Amino acid sequence: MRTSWADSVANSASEIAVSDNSSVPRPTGSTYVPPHLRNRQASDAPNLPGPATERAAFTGTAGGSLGSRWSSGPPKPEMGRPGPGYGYAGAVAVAGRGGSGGGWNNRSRGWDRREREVNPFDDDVDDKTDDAEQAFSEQENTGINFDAYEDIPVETSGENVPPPVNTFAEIDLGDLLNQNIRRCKYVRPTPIQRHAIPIALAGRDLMACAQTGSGKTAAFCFPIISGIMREQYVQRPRVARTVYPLALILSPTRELSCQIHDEAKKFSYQTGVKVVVAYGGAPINQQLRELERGVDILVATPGRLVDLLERARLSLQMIRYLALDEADRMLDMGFEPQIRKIVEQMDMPNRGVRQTMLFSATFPREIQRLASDFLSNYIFLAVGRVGSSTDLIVQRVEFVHESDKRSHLMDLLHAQRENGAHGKQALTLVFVETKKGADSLEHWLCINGFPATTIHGDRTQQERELALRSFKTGKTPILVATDVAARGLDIPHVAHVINFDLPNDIDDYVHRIGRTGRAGKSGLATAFFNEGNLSLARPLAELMQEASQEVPAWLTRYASRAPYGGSKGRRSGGGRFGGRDFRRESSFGKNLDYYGGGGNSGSGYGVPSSNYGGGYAPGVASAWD
Ligand SMILES: Nc1ncnc2c1ncn2[C@@H]1O[C@H](COP(=O)(O)OP(=O)(O)OP(=O)(O)O)[C@@H](O)[C@H]1O
Repeated sequence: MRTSWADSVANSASEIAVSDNSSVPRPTGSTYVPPHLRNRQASDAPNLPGPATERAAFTGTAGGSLGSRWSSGPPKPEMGRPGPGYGYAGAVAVAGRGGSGGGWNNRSRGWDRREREVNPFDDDVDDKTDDAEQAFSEQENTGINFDAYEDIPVETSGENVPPPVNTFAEIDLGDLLNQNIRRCKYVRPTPIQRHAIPIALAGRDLMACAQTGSGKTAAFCFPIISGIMREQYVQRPRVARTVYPLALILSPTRELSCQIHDEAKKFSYQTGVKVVVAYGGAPINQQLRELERGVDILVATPGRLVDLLERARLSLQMIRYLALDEADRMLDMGFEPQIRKIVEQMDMPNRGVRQTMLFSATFPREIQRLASDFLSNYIFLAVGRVGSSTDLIVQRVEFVHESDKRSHLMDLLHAQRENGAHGKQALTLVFVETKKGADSLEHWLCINGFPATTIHGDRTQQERELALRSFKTGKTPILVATDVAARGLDIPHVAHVINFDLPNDIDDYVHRIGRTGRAGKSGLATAFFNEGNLSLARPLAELMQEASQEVPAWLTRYASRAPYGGSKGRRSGGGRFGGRDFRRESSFGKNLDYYGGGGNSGSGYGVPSSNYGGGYAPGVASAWD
């Protein structure tokens, strides 16, 4: 029988209490002691072997037995790869610090981080644990429309794919993390979480694709936090003023990094796992001070990260987990050199040693190929078709000449106001192509009685943050944005996304409209289409059709005439979606032993496309960080 996390904690507590009539914790070999308990006893454990000598070799095989991940072994200069996360009976587990310092609880220098932590939750669940517990076990749904996700086809490929779970209770994430999951009111895992978390906990590399707003952030955060909570023996080098995080989460924009940081802090509240964010445009000294206080998980934008590395204030030598959110964006031409530098040319452990997880709602084939350089024996997971939009979003396309766009927008906004769909509870996000265009439209909206603000790359970080806050709170219920706000941002109450200017790439469209219709809620997206957008006609019509949207006859006509474009190799030249694991579609995979194919492949995905002619011609969008 599997020893549950709670049992382990209880066992360890009682063992501590009875051992030798003293408070010195001893290795039990079979119990896990969570960080907060370890700290309480830490100062009394002077003779425990140092972490380096205790560092056990990882012997588990992905998807393998549920037993110990670690077996005693000689000291290793580098850490082993995170292993299967199920069942920790038999894992070495000891309270306290090693003599020479080391793991996160050493860095806390005796103080309990929990005491300093600001509670990131509005209310505390402690008083309501029983109710929450009940809801948890009954898998009640407290806010997300899970039915909306039930029919989504799931595809996995790769060797020995761990099976999905149905509930959080089935996954041994640890009591403290589970409590935070309850505090977040996550009662059931979303489909991407059901599949991705067991894969990640099994220590496998992962390329995961799931629709916007479907809970990808938690899908990579939970296994990382849980893994770090378990890895108490990691000794980090002590080099003056250099910090050694265990996990790195990269994202393309400052605001998204901040959002992931906020989420990760909630998930890791009172676990002892320290999350820090570093991003450009904000004072570096403040971030350095924060890093010096200790960091387990670093969330960062690539530019600021490189800066920290070059100042030698940060080393990636101890990275065990690397997650790229919006991974296709991180690996397209704008970011790829920087990402390669960070991952391949600094001191980060090689693929196969670290665990790498890539997540996005879109994954063009060409980017998948690039991404495979960073992965080892990975599992490809697609929840919903790669690059599809959720049918929770009602999509409308209107033919609007360039010169009529403003008056058309005004009509829409007036109609919204008349319907009461304007204000705090119904925010409107308007995407434009250029920074100048954003400023000018914002000004025009304001003088016409529609309070608006703007976010784009020419604004200072302070202005950007202020704008986002003002939008979120409904003070200015219209936000005019460039693509800098297209990805990842999770803003409640965005009821309407308007593509005043359509993007050139259909994947960008998918991310933009994905700012509404999140977490099971419905949303509306309106696009202004004209002759300037012909290359988008076909992928747009296909996307809408696939999401069961009404495609206007005029768009179908344009689509049938238009050359195929607007996609970075996501779809085949011939029609229906071909987006899936690129290893299945190309000869690339056939000769490589890492591709095992099969897995627990679901559903009727489209036939693999053979005549890929979309071409990958990524433009570097100036609007990005
Ligand atoms: N299991 C869950 N139960 C309830 N709500 C959830 C659950 N998982 C995530 N959420 C909520 O769903 C919303 C969307 O999650 P998230 O931002 O992680 O989506 P995403 O898939 O990363 O989207 P995008 O592709 O736009 O980045 C968030 O508000 C999050 O708190």
